[in-house]
Amino acid sequence: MAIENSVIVPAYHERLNIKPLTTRLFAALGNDLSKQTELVFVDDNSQDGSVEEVDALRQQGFNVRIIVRTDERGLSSAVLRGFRDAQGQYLVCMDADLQHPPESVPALLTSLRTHAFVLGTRYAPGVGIDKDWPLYRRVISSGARLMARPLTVASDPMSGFFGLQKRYLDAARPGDVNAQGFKIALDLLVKLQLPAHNAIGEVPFSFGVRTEGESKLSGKVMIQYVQQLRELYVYKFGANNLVLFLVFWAVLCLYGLRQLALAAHAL
Ligand SMILES: Nc1nc2c(ncn2[C@@H]2O[C@H](COP(=O)(O)OP(=O)(O)O[C@H]3O[C@H](CO)[C@@H](O)[C@H](O)[C@@H]3O)[C@@H](O)[C@H]2O)c(=O)[nH]1
Ligand SMILES: [Mg+2]
Repeated sequence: MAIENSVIVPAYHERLNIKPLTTRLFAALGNDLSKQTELVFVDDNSQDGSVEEVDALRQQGFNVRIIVRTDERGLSSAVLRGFRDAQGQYLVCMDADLQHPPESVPALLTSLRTHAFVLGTRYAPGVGIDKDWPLYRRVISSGARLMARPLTVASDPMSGFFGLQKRYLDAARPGDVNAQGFKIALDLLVKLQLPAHNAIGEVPFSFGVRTEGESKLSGKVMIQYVQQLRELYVYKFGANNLVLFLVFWAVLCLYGLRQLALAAHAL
C-alpha cells in the first residue's frame, strides 16, 4: 500500500523516547492507517544509540527510519529536511519526547484531509498544559504567543505539533521558510500560500511533561525567535511597520513583568 502520511520527528539525544513513541504511535494509528504511514526521525548525529534503536524497531516490522544529519543542527531545519524527504502527501510534525500525545495523530491526519494546515493546540476547552510545566516556560510561551498574535489567527502558533499538505510546502519559494530556531509552524503559517477559506484546522491536545532527556530550548533559541518575529512582521506588514513589532515587544515585556509579579505574590 502506498505511503500517504509521513510523521516527522526532530530528535536530538532522544534514544530513550524512540521506542515508546514508535509503539504508541502505530498502536494509535491501528492496522489500516499504519500501512499508509511512515515515521521518520531526523537526528543530528546524537551518537547515543538512536540509530540502533530505530533499526531494531524496523526489524520488528514498524515502518520507521532515521535520517542522520552531520552537517547541520537545529529543530526547524531538521523538520524541513524530514518534510523534503517524506514519501507521504500528508505531513505531521511532532516532538520525540512524548509531550505531544501520539494518540492525537489520527485526529490530525483526519483533519488534514479537509484543511491545508492543522495545528495541535493547547488552548481549547478541556485541554491545556501539564501543571508540572515550569512557570518560567509558561511565561515565555504566553509572551511569545502574544507577540505572534498579529501574524496569524491560529490559537497556538508556538506549537511544535502540527500537520500540513505537502503540496503547499512544495509551492513555497526556495529559501523562503526560515530554518532557524524552534518556531517552524509559525513561519509556515505566515509564509505558505494557504487557501483563503477554511485553511487551518485545529486539534486540541494536552501538553505533557518530559520524563526522559532534557529540553533543548536555550537562550539562543529565544533570541532566534525575536529575530524571526522581526522578519515575519516585515514579511507580512512591510518594512515600514517595524513600529508594530516594537510595540508588541514592549507589550510582551509588560506582560512578562506582570506574570512575574503575580507569581511572586503567589509564593
Ligand atoms: N534534530 C534535532 N532535533 C532537535 C534539536 N533541538 C531540539 N530537537 C528536537 O525537537 C523536539 C523538541 O525539543 P525540546 O527540547 O523538547 O523542546 P521544548 O523545550 O519542549 O519545546 C517544545 O515545546 C514548545 C511549546 O512550548 C514548542 O514551541 C517547541 O517547538 C517544542 O515543540 C525534541 O524531539 C528534540 O529532540 C536539534 O538541534 N536537532
Ligand atoms: Mg520537549
